[in-house]
Amino acid sequence: MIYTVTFNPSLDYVVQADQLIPGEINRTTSEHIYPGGKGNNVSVILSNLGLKSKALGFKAGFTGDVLEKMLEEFGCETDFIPLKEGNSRINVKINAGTETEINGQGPVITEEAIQALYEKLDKLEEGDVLILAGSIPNTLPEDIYERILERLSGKEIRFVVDATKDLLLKVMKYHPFLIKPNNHELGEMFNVELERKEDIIIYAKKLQALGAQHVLVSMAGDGAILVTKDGKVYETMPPKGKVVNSVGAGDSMVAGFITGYLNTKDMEKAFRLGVAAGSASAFCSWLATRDEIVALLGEPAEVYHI
Ligand SMILES: Nc1ncnc2c1ncn2[C@@H]1O[C@H](COP(=O)(O)OP(=O)(O)OP(=O)(O)O)[C@@H](O)[C@H]1O
Ligand SMILES: O=P(O)(O)OC[C@@]1(O)O[C@H](CO)[C@@H](O)[C@@H]1O
Repeated sequence: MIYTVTFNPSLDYVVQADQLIPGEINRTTSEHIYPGGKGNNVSVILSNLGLKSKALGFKAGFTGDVLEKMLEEFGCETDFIPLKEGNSRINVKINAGTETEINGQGPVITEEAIQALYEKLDKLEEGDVLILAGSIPNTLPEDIYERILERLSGKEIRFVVDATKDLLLKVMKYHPFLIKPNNHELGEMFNVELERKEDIIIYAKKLQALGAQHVLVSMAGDGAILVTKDGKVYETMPPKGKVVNSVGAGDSMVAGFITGYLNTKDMEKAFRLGVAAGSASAFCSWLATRDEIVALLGEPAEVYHI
């Protein structure tokens, strides 16, 4: 089974507007509400590509109920822990020529709720895939991902971690199967600016030296680079298209990669499906459908068993 964990899920309020002027009343041209949070987005794309997963995490208040219901309508199984106080956050995404995001703080996660999550995670078995993605509210310790991996490290579970800075650095010693920083996040971890592909490969390898198995570095419109455990490097530019809303492109890439890997066990195919899924989501108003992803593959869907 594939499990995703989102500590701080959201409802994403995605609006299009002709312009955004600070300090003025701005009017939208369209608006939509979607279930959000990085792990949840991964679950949605996995479902679109035909893989079952269970979305874990915390939900609170009426927004939590709505996001859970919406995820289920999108075909995702959920098993969220209800928090007694607060509301799951509403993150605002404004597409007005440029993309502006306002992400909420989210509810306080109690020690009791964390223990409840641990109990669910303790049931994972050999062969399962655990995808930890997204930020954690600042009321939680920065080593929470590390604690989870430490707890599960004796089992043959594939860990996928999409997080930033310390959250990510601290899990390297548990040999995550896949990590997916973007080039800015990779640079931040080492206090450098990374734009050149040669440098990105050098720093991806540094993360491998710290313990990561496969490192997938996304570079938005400049494509992606994969450095595999056995030292192979794949790089590609993304397919061409018009960006509508790139929120969730990285999560789609993770889901596409994992689907490609689990279906074919071929790293290059996993990489290609990851890039197609990321770009397909960037080119549509929310997360891409299977058909939108297949349209960018340039190969028959059967090659990827999707
Ligand atoms: N402007 C774009 N044009 C084409 N493809 C894109 C664009 N932006 C993103 N993508 C695709 O999605 C992948 C992931 O994008 P990106 O690097 O922005 O991830 P990210 O920073 O993790 O995004 P997010 O946190 O918003 O999900 C890219 O490698 C690329 O394949
Ligand atoms: O605040 P975080 O956890 O870093 O990011 C949350 C978020 O921006 O990430 C997803 C896109 O990747 C959105 O669905 C969601 O609103």
